[in-house]
Amino acid sequence: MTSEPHRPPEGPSAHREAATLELRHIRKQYAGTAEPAIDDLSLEVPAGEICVLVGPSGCGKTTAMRLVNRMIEPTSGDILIDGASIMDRHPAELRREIGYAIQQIGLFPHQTVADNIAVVPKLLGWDRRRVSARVEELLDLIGLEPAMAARYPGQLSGGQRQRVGVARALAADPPLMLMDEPFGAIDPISRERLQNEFLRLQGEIRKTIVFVTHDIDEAIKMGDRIAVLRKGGVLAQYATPAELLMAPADEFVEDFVGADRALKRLALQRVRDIDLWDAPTVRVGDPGAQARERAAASPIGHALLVDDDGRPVSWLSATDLAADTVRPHEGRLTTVELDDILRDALADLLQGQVMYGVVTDGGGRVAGVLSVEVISGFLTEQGAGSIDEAPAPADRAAQ
Ligand SMILES: Nc1ncnc2c1ncn2[C@@H]1O[C@H](COP(=O)(O)OP(=O)(O)OP(=O)(O)O)[C@@H](O)[C@H]1O
Repeated sequence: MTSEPHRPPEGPSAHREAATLELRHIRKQYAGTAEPAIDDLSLEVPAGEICVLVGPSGCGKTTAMRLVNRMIEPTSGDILIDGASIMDRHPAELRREIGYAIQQIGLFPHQTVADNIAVVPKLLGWDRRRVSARVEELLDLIGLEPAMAARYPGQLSGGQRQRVGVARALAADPPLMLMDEPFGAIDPISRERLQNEFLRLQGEIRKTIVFVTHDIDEAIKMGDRIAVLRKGGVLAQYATPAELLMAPADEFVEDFVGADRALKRLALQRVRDIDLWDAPTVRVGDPGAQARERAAASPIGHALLVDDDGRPVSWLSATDLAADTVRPHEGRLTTVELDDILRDALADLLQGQVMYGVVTDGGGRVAGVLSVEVISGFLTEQGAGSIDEAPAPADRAAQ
């Protein structure tokens, strides 16, 4: 071993495995209060997953999270990381191994971005070269120019500061991250971008993450699993976003999830997940009679003209197909992609004021037809369906 006990085999980051987290019968009663903030909470978070704690104000989300890095101590119960009790750990040492990102990120205003990111690696005694390589790596990971390293927090936008906060939490490559409303103070547009970026990042780093929010839409988007808490830290439901939307455990969860849960389900599915209609494709030069037959047999009543590569060109009505052979034609089409999430695809159809969208694959070739009718049938079916058919918490980075 060298003088640097933490040096990984290669590269500046440690690439540690994600940790499992388990809360066992946690109770927390603050001094001088009549009721416990958390009465008896048990929860397991599998390694590499994002567990979102969500619930109304005062239900104990922040308390639950702060118990994990021993910023506060439980009245009773135990918390285990990778099967080992955190009560046996020195709190300061434990905290260095747990990334922590909060709403008011608390960057040090008189330190540069680089120094802010480097706080924990320096505490861990990394040498200068390794620290600066890690800072560079993280800036790249969070999408900030290397030149930003020399700036001060006051010279950054809110969204950039938030990214630096996330980078700082990730600096020592912790196996577990705690994020308390990390995007809470950001305007809705930047917030959505940060959420997407973070999901993409998580696709690469696969940390175990406890994420607190009071926003159910954010919970559905970010969570592999969602823990819905009610007052006293009572776990009303612990489930995947799809399960939560399809089968809320009780009225409290149903109310919390919201009346538009059918629409929210659309955010969990991609166009490729549902049964598309066959596209009645025809090409220039095809016999007119055959093309008219195809159009008549399709529920759309039109044929779809495609080019030699199978890319969509135009819808053709019976009138357009009146000739002996299919003629070149130009028209307006609304296309969606197989990888689009259903919510966005529906928005495209509504915006295009069309009932049908041509679905294309990655190469722009026709893969089928998506109709508003199919989407609404899908929603009804799903509403009546069992949660066994719930989709896996698929990669949501593209949302
Ligand atoms: N230091 C404290 N001393 C006494 N009571 C506290 C303390 N911190 C939190 N509480 C109480 O514990 C309960 C849970 O608070 P907590 O902050 O964990 O809830 P929360 O779900 O994170 O709320 P919010 O969404 O408003 O942040 C509340 O009733 C709160 O008033």
